[in-house]
Amino acid sequence: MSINLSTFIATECASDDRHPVALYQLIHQVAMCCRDIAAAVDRSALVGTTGSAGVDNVQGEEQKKLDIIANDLMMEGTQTHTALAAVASEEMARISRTSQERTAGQYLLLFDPLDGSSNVDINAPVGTIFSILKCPSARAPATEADFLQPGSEQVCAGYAIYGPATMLVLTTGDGTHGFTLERDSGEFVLTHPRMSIPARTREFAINTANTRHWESPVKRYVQECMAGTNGPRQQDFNMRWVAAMVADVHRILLRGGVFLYPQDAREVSRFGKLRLLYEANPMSMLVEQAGGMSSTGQQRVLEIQPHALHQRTPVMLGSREEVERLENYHHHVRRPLPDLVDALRNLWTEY
Ligand SMILES: O=P(O)(O)OC[C@H]1O[C@](O)(COP(=O)(O)O)[C@@H](O)[C@@H]1O
Ligand SMILES: [Mg+2]
Ligand SMILES: [Mg+2]
Repeated sequence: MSINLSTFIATECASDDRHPVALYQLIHQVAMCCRDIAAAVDRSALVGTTGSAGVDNVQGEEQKKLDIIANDLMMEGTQTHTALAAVASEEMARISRTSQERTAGQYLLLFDPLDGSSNVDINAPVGTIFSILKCPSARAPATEADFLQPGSEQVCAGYAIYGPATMLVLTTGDGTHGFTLERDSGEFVLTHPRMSIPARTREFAINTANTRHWESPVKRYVQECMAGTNGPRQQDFNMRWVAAMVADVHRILLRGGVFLYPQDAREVSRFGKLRLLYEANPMSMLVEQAGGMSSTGQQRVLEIQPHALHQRTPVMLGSREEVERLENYHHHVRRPLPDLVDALRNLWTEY
C-alpha cells in the first residue's frame, strides 16, 4: 500500500515528541505551494511565462518571470498560516512578517522559490528549496536577526524538483525522505524512504569553466579526478553539471557523488555563489540526514554563524569520503590570517 504525504506526516507527527503538530501542518502547506509551482512551471511555455521579467533581484541577478510567480505562490500560500511568524526569500530584499498575531512557538520560513531558473527556458530541471527555523522572539514582531541562526538549528529542510516527475524531498531530522507527485490525484507518494548517499563515489559536479578562479585545494581535487586511472586516484571519474543545485543534489542523494560551488577569486566580495540560509543550509541538512557530508572546505556548513540574510558561502557536499578528502586538501594549505580575511570579507558583503 502506498503512503502519501498526509499519512506520512500524521505518522511522523504521532511519534515525534520534538516538534508540535503545527510544524507538520506548515510543512504540508509548503508542499502544496510546491505543487502549485510545479503546475506553473509545467504550463509556462503555453501561457508565455518563460523568459526574463526585465528586472534584477536584491542579489543583482536577472529575475525570470517564473522567479516572481514562484515567489508569489509561496507567499500567498503561507501568509495566513498561524504557525508562521515571518518569511525570507531569495527574491525579496527584506523579510516579510505574516499577518498572524505573534504567539509563542511560531516558525520562520526561508526559501529559494525557483532554483536554477536559467533552466526554465530550455525545459531542464528547476526546483524550490526551503528551510524552517523556530522563531526565537515569542511576543515581539519577528526581525531579520531572528533568521540569523546556524543551519544546525533548522527543524525542517526540503526541496521540490520539477523534472520529468515532480518530487518533494524533506527531513525533520530523522532521515531524508523522497515523495513523487502523482499528477492525477495530486498526492505526493512516498517513493524514496530513508535516502542514503554512498560514502564513495566516482562522480563530481562543478562548473569547470571557472577553473582558473578556484583556490588551489579545489584545483588539485578536480585535476586528480580528471587524471583518472593515470593519476593519484587510480580510477576514472565522471562529471555532471545540471546548473540547478536541486537537480545536482538530487542526483547525489540517489546515487552518490560530490557537488562543489567553491569560493571563487572573482567573487571575493561575495564569498561563494550559493546563498547560505536558503540554499546551502537546507541542502546540507538533507545531505547529512542521508549520511553524507557538507563543508565549506574549512568548516561544516551547518555550523556557520550567519551575519546577513542573503549571505553567500562556498559549498562542497555529498559522499562522505570525497568531502573529507576536500577538507584535508584545504587544511594542508596555510591561509594568511584566515579569521581576519573572513571577517573583512563578511563586512564587505554586509555593507
Ligand atoms: O551558472 P553557474 O555559475 O554554473 O551556477 C549554477 C548554480 O547557480 C544556481 O542556479 C543558483 O540558483 P538560482 O537560480 O536560485 O539563483 C544553482 O542552482 C546552481 O548550482
Ligand atoms: Mg538557487
Ligand atoms: Mg532562485
